Amino acid sequence: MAKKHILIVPGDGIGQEVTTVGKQVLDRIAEKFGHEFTYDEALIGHVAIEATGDPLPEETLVKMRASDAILFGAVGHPKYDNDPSAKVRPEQGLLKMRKELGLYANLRPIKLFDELLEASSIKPEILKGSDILFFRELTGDVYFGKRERLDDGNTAYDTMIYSKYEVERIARKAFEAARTRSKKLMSVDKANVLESSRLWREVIQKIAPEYPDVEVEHQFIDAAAMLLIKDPRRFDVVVTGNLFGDILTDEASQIAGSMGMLASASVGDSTGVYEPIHGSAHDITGKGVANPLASVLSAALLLDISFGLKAEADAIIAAVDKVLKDGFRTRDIANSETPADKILGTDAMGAELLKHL
Ligand SMILES: NC(=O)C1=CN([C@@H]2O[C@H](COP(=O)(O)OP(=O)(O)OC[C@H]3O[C@@H](n4cnc5c(N)ncnc54)[C@H](O)[C@@H]3O)[C@@H](O)[C@H]2O)C=CC1
Ligand SMILES: CC(C)CC(=O)C(=O)O
Ligand SMILES: [Mg+2]
Repeated sequence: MAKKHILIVPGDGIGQEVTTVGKQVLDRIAEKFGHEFTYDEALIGHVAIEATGDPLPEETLVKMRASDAILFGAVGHPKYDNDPSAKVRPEQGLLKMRKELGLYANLRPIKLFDELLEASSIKPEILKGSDILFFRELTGDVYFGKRERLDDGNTAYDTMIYSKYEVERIARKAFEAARTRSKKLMSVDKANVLESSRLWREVIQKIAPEYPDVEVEHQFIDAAAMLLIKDPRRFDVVVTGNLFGDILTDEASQIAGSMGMLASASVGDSTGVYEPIHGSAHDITGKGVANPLASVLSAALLLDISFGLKAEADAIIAAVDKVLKDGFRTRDIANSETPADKILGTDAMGAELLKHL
């Protein structure tokens, strides 16, 4: 029996809607497997700015540090997206959380459920059998480098910056993972142009001999973006920087069928944060149509990685598989042949899942 304290941080937009389902699933797992999970909730992003003026209030950080794991939703609000001059922004809360908790490794599994082969815009024969694990570096790069406006606001710069130790620690995680999979690692950079990428490649080349059983391939980000759609099965474990990983994994969501299907684990020095790769999705917020499966699959990663509860995580994945096999879809993964009575909203999809847990 595991006794654990989980912090739910829904954030903004559909973050609120999908973490409700993620928590229901954790509750059901605790009941079914005899664990004791206690919960607390905390503010981040736009809702935190509204309540306190700060996108990551100190109270939230304290609760984060005191928890065994965190189920996170998303941040973001159109008010800031359309106002480039806003100084305080929801996304600052997310970046600060990652830095403060030392969450330098963001694991993004691209898991394609067989039933969703037709949900992708990529041909099924190209897709079938795709299974990728991205290691996106999460606390460095251009998101954390110096940025500034110059010339009375007419010029701006952001700094893409990496130190060797930052590359080495994420690379080692990726090499270790490659050892447990097909022993292939692709490192993605832009070393033909960027000095920070040349440092990235140098570090990968330096530590590669320590993993002689792992075959390393280097790709430039532009070619990798193309190959991902042309031949997704060529990819297995991928390690890349913060910006390239952010972009490539949104692209990779089309392999899994939708942004609403991709979970992630942000881990490193302290409490792990488990979060969908998607954002707060203003276009569907409040409509009750968001796909909750990315949050549900994030809950599965939480159980597996932070609590070592593999059977429980597998039970969640099996339940997702079952509802998809039964033909149920949220709007984002439905197609023109999906019967209307099989297209479910967020809560109904959650209820259907719970029947199999
Ligand atoms: N981790 C985070 O908190 C992230 C926050 N953001 C923020 O989110 C806001 C919206 O950004 P966007 O560029 O629109 O990215 P987004 O990921 O929120 O949405 C992109 C598209 O995918 C769809 N989508 C996303 N999640 C879905 C789900 N669960 N079910 C069904 N459809 C889903 C949306 O409807 C939209 O059409 C912005 O303020 C942005 O800064 C963006 C990405 C990550
Ligand atoms: C808002 C960004 C900083 C976050 C993002 O797009 C992501 O983590 O995928
Ligand atoms: Mg992103």
